[in-house]
Amino acid sequence: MRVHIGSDHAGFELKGRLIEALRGEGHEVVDHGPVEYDAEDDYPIFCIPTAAAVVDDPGSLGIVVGGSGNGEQIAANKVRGVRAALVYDRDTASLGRQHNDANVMGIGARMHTDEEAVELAKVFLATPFSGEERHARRIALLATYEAQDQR
Ligand SMILES: O=C(CO)[C@H](O)[C@H](O)COP(=O)(O)O
Repeated sequence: MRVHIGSDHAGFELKGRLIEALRGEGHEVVDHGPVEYDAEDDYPIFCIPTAAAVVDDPGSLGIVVGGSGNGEQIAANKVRGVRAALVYDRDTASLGRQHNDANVMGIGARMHTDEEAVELAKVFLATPFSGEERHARRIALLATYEAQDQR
């Protein structure tokens, strides 16, 4: 699977670890930056293009990494067509895919060991959307709102 990944400074080191681990699993990982550590950088600069790349690349998934993952998830969700889930344990990783068909996961590098974060990313990437009608119906309602909202 192709995986788009981006971070800010707080997620920079974990981003590198995720890229290495996921490439080792056979995923094609596209790094949307940052390319070097800058303690003053801003997560929207990297997380919005990461999320947009997922929308432009059907079938791919995305990972945005920060300190908590909150701002990174918020940034990703500003992109039309993105459903970004904040992943903080195995259940939120799997349910984000099964129930929400999340196409991006946010994760906080300050919340987990690297090993935990890699495991959560693997769960997210390996879990399919259930396709159940009630979940598809709710996602369609979100898409309808997103298409109509002019604010
Ligand atoms: O998690 C984040 C956003 O939700 C950021 O990574 C975090 O706010 C960065 O903090 P600082 O600039 O103090 O290193």
